Amino acid sequence: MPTLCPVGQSPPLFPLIECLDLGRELPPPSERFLLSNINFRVERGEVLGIVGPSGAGKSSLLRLINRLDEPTSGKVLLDGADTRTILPRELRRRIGMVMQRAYLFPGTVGENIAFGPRQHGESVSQDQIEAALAQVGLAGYASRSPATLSGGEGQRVAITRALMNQPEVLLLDEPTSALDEDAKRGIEDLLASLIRERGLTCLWVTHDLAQARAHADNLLVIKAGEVVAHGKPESVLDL
Ligand SMILES: Nc1ncnc2c1ncn2[C@@H]1O[C@H](COP(=O)(O)OP(=O)(O)OP(=O)(O)O)[C@@H](O)[C@H]1O
Repeated sequence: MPTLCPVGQSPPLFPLIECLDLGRELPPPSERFLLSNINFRVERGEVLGIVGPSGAGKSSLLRLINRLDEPTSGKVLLDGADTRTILPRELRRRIGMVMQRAYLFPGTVGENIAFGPRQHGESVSQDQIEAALAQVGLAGYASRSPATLSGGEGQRVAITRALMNQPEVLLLDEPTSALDEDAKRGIEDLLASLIRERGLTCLWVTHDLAQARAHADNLLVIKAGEVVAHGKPESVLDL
């Protein structure tokens, strides 16, 4: 989807995410390149699907983008700024992440959801928590323990928790791959409606090419740590 610009406003100067010659080499004795020469950009409101064989480096790429790992070459720009110049806590607020499985903290579902904003000194009312849960089909779940949730419910909480910070970018690392078919469809539909309603910018790693084709504006194909194709799903997948 192209970046939309309201009439009378200048278009943004920078892509929201840009990777420039990004790479990561493991330290000795391995010295193996997990990723090398990665170059791509993601515009506001774009969903970039990241696909490729197991072990290609897809998760490693997401980890470099939000600085869970550090690059050994190149850089990641967030709205034109090198992410190394952004305080980690600020970066976590601006870039949300949902993993394969929901890693929820002990406590209640409500406390998990309020965690991000409270970290930044913002108060979150019970009504806000209830409203956020209702939007993902979990009305009445605020006082539940995460241990009592199904896999699909846990992912709904993880998605809500990530979105409570109103991140500029959402990283999705195979968010449906640990779920059964029904739960998978539910989470995929939820993500699709959140993307549509909120215009989210996403980098969505998936093994599932049908999922990639259905939800991504563009695809990045990674093999053995390198980008081998980048473009519209129909052109990339029909190669
Ligand atoms: N910290 C690390 N130390 C050693 N090897 C690592 C490290 N992190 C990742 N790897 C290796 O790098 C390669 C890429 O891993 P990564 O998880 O990024 O792949 P992937 O494309 O996401 O795979 P999958 O689709 O199976 O999740 C793998 O061979 C993995 O074992």
